[in-house]
Amino acid sequence: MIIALDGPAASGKGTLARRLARHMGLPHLDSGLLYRATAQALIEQGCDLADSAAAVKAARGLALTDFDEAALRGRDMAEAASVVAAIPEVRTALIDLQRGFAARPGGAVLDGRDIGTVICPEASPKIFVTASVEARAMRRALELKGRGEAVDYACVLEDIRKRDERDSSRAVAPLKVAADAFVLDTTKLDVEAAFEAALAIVNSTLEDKRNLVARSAG
Ligand SMILES: Nc1ncnc2c1ncn2[C@@H]1O[C@H](COP(=O)(O)OP(=O)(O)O)[C@@H](O)[C@H]1O
Ligand SMILES: Nc1ccn([C@@H]2O[C@H](COP(=O)(O)OP(=O)(O)O)[C@@H](O)[C@H]2O)c(=O)n1
Repeated sequence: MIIALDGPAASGKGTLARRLARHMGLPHLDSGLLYRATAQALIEQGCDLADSAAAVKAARGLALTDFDEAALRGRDMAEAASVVAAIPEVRTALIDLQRGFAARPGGAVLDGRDIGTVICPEASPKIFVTASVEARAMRRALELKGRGEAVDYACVLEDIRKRDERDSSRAVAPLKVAADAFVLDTTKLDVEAAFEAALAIVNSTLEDKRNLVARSAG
């Protein structure tokens, strides 16, 4: 089973993806880390974030095991990731890595922006996780504070608005709801309630699949 979770910044898709993966015994890929790591490599090399040849080289050089999450999860890297993620060649360079992960025996859980629309259009279920921009900014501000970053809510709100706009308006693989996705609005749900809602979607998809197999066998 391939479970795709997409959605805007700090909607809770990563938290849900991790919980669902653990619950289902499936591997999890946070695809945002790929774009963050590509941006980090460019910054370390002193390259411009718009240098598409250097960005493609950095993206091709990524391995799924070498992420320094503490360094990648910061506010600056989120912004830089969204700039490199708008370069079509960077997205192309990262497709095989993500599809290879999704093709693991038994399936996988992937979260990002274009998992259900571009990377794994065959995924089922697809869950589009969203929440009000204010709730998301509050969550991200708390998270960054917890990581020791001095941030204020207003700046995080502005960052998130800007990033959502860039991610939704880019020419290739923009953030959008897949036609066959379930939309899960977590604005008024705590982590536990959001997990229960996501699990209910997964279980009903599994049930539909079982019924389909039973009907075609009988
Ligand atoms: N339903 C929720 N209610 C409150 N906080 C949440 C909820 N879901 C996630 N969080 C918190 O919000 C922050 C961002 O969540 P995360 O899963 O990283 O979002 P995303 O992967 O969509 O960017 C984290 O600190 C996480 O613990
Ligand atoms: N599948 C993906 C995942 C991330 N990204 C980009 O990478 C940036 C960082 O993604 P992320 O998932 O780590 O960010 P958050 O949603 O956690 O804030 C996003 O703003 C997107 O620009 C993408 O374009 N496609």
